[in-house]
Order: sequence, then structure tokens, then C-alpha cells
Amino acid sequence: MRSGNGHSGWDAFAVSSADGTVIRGISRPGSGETLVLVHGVAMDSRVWGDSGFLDGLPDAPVVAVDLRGRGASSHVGTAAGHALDRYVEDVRAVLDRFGRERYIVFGLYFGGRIALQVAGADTRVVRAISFCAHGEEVEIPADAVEEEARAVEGPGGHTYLRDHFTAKGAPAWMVEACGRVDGGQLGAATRGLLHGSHRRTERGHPDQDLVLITAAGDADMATFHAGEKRLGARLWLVDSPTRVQAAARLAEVGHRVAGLLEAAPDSARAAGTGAG
Ligand SMILES: CC(C)[C@@H]1NC(=O)[C@@H]2CCCN2C(=O)C/N=C(\N[C@H](C(=O)N[C@@H](Cc2ccccc2)C(=O)N[C@H](CC(=O)O)C2=N[C@H](C(=O)O)CS2)C(C)C)[C@H](C(C)C)NC1=O
Repeated sequence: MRSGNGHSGWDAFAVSSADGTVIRGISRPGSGETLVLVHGVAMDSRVWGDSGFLDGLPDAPVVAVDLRGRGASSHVGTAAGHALDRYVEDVRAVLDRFGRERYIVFGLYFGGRIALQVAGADTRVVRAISFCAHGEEVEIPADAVEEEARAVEGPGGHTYLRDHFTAKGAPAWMVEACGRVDGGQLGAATRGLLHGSHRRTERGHPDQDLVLITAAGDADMATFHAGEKRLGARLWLVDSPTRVQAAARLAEVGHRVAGLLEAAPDSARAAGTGAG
């Protein structure tokens, strides 16, 4: 039986973020801890089904967010409106809406960095998992970002991204996701990276379980190890030469996350040490 929004068993939701922006997404009931999913820059909440991530998590309650300017959420035209703190407010408004005391937040690429940032700000997050983005301070190359913003907001924006990701060996679901995002929002979101996304993330609570995931062949592995040490995070590796190609491993990662949920005793941290 397909519900009104075209996803069988899923319900659409809408909440107002702190600045009034309407954040939408889809949710489904389940048993155990609620998984909140945060997509990357040129994506929307459809990536979780398309990538096979959800195949390994048939029973978990899931809330899949559309960040502002993506999916069904409201558009925001300014770079400042796409600052990291706005995205954190978006996710926290969604946590408020579902009223649970504990959440697991899983993010893809920049969505993973948002997940870590939300964990630093909100102790309801008992576990945060970042797929292929670390939480360390980075030097944002303003010129490269401006160049990329111009490329993605222009008429050839989708082609730029599709060609770039295809050349990097990204899976089809990731290449296709780019075509669903409005060019103007891609430009604003890209320039938005200059508004606070350079900041490192901090642990929000000693008992939080923080997990960083990256490709075994990641050239930037040292930064992920730095995150392990500084944040007391765990590092999962997927068998892939690069972070972009690791996107093809999301179905496997979904199964691994399911293993974490099964092993979850009272404190997420204990699960972190036990489940391996
Ligand atoms: C490859 C190219 C098409 C890609 N562009 C995108 O895709 C989207 C669409 C347009 C803007 N886009 C960004 O992402 C911004 N542009 C970049 N960002 C740098 C980056 O390092 N970003 C991190 C996350 C992050 C952010 C801020 C602070 C820390 C970390 C990241 O995770 N990057 C991976 C690629 C990888 O790890 O090799 C991906 N990110 C996509 C996503 O987040 O959805 C999916 S793949 C920062 C340092 C300026 C770089 C840079 C050349 C300008 N271009 C990309 O990265």
C-alpha cells in the first residue's frame, strides 16, 4: 500500500527551522533507536533508498531530512542562509519534531560533518556517524569554492557535477542525485561553506559514540586518525581507493550500522566498545 507521498510505509513531515525555513523529509516507524539521516551538498533524502543503505536496516525507525534548498525543503537564496549553523538548526528542529530522547545521526560527506556538529551541540545525539568527512579544522579554499559555485549555479551546473563525479568513479545514485538539486541552491550552498564549515567539531558528551568512516585508500587518512584521537572517535574503513568511490559501499555500511543498533545496551558508548 503506497502512502500519499509515494513511499510505501513512509510519512512526509515538515518543521520550521530556527530561522523560519521549512525543512521537510520523510520518516518511517520501527523498533529501537531512531536513525536521522543527513545527505550531502548535491543530494536529497532519496539517496538513502537509492544507495541501498536502508536495505540493511529494515526495522530501524528512520527520519530522512531534506536540508534547506534540497529535496522538498524551502529554498534559501543567500550563502549566509546556508551556513553550517543553519544546517545544525535544521537538524535540531527535526529532532524536536520527533520528540525522542535519544537519536543516532548518520551523515554523508558534508552531511557527516553536519552530523558531528549536531552531536557537539545536542546531547540527544547518543551516536553520530560521519561517512567520508572528518571533523577537523580545514582551510576552505575560497577561490576554489567560488569557482565551483559559479560552475554549479550556471546552466551547465548539473553537467559539471555529473562529469566530475563520473570521472571520480562515483556510483550512479550519487551522479543522479546532483540532477535533482536546483542550480541556484547549489551555488548558495557551495558559497555557504565559507560561513563556518571550516571549524572543527567537538564531542558533545563523554558517552556519545562518534564514528568516522572513510576509504581504506583515502589519501587523507592522517586527518581521520587525528579525529580518532582528538574526538575519541572510532574509525571504520571501507574497501575503496577513494572517498568518492566509497559511496558504492553504502549498502554494506547500512548492514554494519544495523549491527551497531542490535548491540546497543544502555550507554551508546558501551556499544561502541563492544560492537567493534
Ligand atoms: C568533487 C566536487 C564536485 C565536490 N563538490 C561537491 O560535491 C559539492 C557540490 C558543489 C559544492 N560541493 C562541495 O562539496 C564543496 N566543494 C568542495 N568541498 C571541499 C571538501 O573537501 N568537501 C568535503 C566536505 C567538507 C566541506 C567543508 C568543510 C569540510 C569538509 C567533502 O566531503 N568533499 C567530498 C569529496 C571528497 O571528499 O573528495 C564530497 N562532497 C560532496 C558533498 O559533501 O555532498 C559529495 S563528495 C571543501 C574543503 C571546500 C570541493 C572543492 C573542490 C571546492 N569540491 C567537492 O568536494
